[in-house]
Amino acid sequence: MHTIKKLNKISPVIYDYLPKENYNVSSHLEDDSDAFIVRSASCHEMDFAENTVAIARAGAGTNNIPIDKCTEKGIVVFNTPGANANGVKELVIGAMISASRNLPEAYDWAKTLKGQEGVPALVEKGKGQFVGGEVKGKTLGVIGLGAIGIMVANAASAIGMNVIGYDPFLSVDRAWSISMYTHKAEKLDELLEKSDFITLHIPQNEKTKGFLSTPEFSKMKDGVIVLNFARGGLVKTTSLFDAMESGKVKKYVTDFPDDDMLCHPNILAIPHLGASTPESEENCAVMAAKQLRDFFETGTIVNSVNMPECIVPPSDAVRVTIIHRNLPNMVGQITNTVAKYGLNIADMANKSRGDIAYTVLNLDHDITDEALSEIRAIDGIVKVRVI
Ligand SMILES: NC(=O)C1=CN([C@@H]2O[C@H](COP(=O)(O)OP(=O)(O)OC[C@H]3O[C@@H](n4cnc5c(N)ncnc54)[C@H](O)[C@@H]3O)[C@@H](O)[C@H]2O)C=CC1
Ligand SMILES: O=C(O)CCC(=O)C(=O)O
Repeated sequence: MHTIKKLNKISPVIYDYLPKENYNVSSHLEDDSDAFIVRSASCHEMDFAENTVAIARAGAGTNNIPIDKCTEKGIVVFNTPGANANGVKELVIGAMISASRNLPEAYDWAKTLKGQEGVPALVEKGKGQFVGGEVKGKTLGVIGLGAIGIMVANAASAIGMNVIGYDPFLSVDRAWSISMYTHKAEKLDELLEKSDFITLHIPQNEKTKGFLSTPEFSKMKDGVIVLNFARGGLVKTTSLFDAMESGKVKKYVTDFPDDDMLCHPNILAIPHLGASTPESEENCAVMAAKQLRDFFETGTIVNSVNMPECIVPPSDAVRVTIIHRNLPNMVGQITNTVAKYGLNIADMANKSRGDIAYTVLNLDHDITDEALSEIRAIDGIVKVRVI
């Protein structure tokens, strides 16, 4: 029985993939669970137990997980790339049009007419104050052309916008899905200088914190609308407020408001709803649950943000999975130890990613605790598991 602690509310569809006979999945488990499934809850303060082998992030961003600490401890961190991208895309397009057409202000004003006589006439008389531009023919700058950025770029092209994309790390696979109408900016400045709307779709990490700050705002067009459905820390708040004060930024639309941003007349504060659709929640939950199940049952690793991809088919053999440092002669030491105990390796896989590597052995016979202890004692071995 594997224990999986839920750190957030997760779509119950996970139970279809993690059946009760083999998995105890609950939010009431202790912190020494074999794995965790999480959305936005912070794991940074957690001390992981020796038996914890995986964390599945049912979503894209992993800035709530201490990735380096997990790698050190041999904990595989998964995410669910693209599973909620459509949910975010739809909200970005909706919020962009909402901001351009002054819809939030208009809704609020319409409510003030409640109970007054002649509402239809009052509506016609007052509506002029909410006139807002169409997006067709305007330029949208998309920063980060990953799962979400590409969908936003393509949807914006489809409604007649000119789209400029910026992503120096764009993968070849992703590039195939970008509409031919998206102009690729070589330099961020080009996007900043030409865009009427700018939308952020990059991960938040040490390199991207404060990605938009005073130098970037100063290069933007006057009256630009900036959208942030990626993470709050990507935008330096003091620089943003200066840019709003000067009129450089007309509106800021954010899924990650902090206290200063609530009730600000030119900030559309959304309570992190980008992926809050039944469809996205279900897609993420299914993907996360499948990845955990495959990892527990076969040792397969796909969509990990800290470990190499390794797809190993199910097998009746005794399987030993080993996470270890990516150093010379690690595999040699492992196989010598196995041979010392008279065990034959029927099949094996070995993959690496940076400083870390993963070896999967299929053995013809059961492995003893003594042999496992000797493998664990090899310098550079991080985590050993028998399936
Ligand atoms: N508001 C919400 O509910 C949601 C927010 N997100 C946020 O959106 C982010 C992006 O999500 P996805 O598109 O699914 O991720 P993704 O990994 O598919 O795409 C991220 C893209 O950003 C690019 N990138 C990284 N650093 C960059 C830089 N310095 N300059 C330009 N491009 C850079 C990468 O090359 C990649 O193409 C997530 O990391 C997460 O923080 C994701 C899902 C839901
Ligand atoms: O689970 C959620 O609602 C958060 C989604 C998100 O921010 C992400 O996937 O990065």
